[in-house]
Amino acid sequence: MPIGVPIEFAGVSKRFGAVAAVNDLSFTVEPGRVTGFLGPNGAGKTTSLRMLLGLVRPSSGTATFGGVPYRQLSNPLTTVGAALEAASFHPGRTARHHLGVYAAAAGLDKARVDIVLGKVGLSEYADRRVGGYSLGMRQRLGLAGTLLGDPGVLVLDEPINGLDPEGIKWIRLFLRELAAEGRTVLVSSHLLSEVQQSVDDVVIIAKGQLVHRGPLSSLDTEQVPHVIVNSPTPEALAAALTAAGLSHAPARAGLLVAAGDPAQIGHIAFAAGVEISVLHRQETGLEDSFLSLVAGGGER
Ligand SMILES: Nc1ncnc2c1ncn2[C@@H]1O[C@H](COP(=O)(O)OP(=O)(O)OP(=O)(O)O)[C@@H](O)[C@H]1O
Repeated sequence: MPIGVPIEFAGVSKRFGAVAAVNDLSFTVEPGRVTGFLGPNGAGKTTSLRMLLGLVRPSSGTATFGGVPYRQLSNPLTTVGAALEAASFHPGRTARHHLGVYAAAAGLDKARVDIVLGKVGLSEYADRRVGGYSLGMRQRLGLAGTLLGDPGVLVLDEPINGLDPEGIKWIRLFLRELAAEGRTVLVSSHLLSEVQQSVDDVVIIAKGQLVHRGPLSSLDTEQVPHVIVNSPTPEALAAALTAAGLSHAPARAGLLVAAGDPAQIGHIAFAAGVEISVLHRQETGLEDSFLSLVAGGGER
């Protein structure tokens, strides 16, 4: 049974010219747990994962597996399994052939191919051409590839993106199973709702900076009051709130504002000459907490 090691980001930054894609990021991902690496599009998730996997050099800081940078691991494929973008497969190859090529190139035992195909539920399709696979089957095949070396750490970028409800249900259970086996599982997503049912911990970034980390339950801010407000001129409303120093985020019924008193919001809107169509208190759910955290993220 593989033993997962912690993933550690220590003061990791990356600049692309004038853009601070990632800014002084520090957090640890524990073995035996599924950790959601969350943030809106462009927050810096992919850049962070690419640095972790030695594909991009950090401007400063270190990202390591059990204290060792990816490029210095003695057996990278048996330590870390990673899927960074939707894998492309040769459509004419079967799943078994595809994984066999990988296993041979990496010097892994060929028997692993059938083991991982079984693990992701593709055994009965192993000899079909990948060109005929559904998106869900391709995702499973991509995951099978990450498991070939039986690694203790899994790093998966948006593995749930584009899956149908059955595929989502399957992958949730699968991620849990991998963590229960003692592996370290880091899964990125731009939607909390997508991973909420499969993660134990969350690391949330916005504009390249850490805005929250901890157990999923730490996002449950029922005690923190919020106000929902809407207007026929939402841009003017948002500008008035920003000018008043209140952070806000888009929500289903309007804007979610981190404030306790609806009358305060009414006053701000009135003073700015903004008409209000909705105004009420709201006990926040996890998704709202997430949106409000990423809306309040630092400056790039
Ligand atoms: N090679 C690059 N050159 C210049 N800028 C880049 C490069 N890669 C990323 N960036 C910028 O860095 C920021 C973070 O991008 P990144 O792709 O890491 O975010 P993300 O959270 O993974 O978003 P998404 O989910 O959309 O991929 C963005 O502003 C992006 O435009």
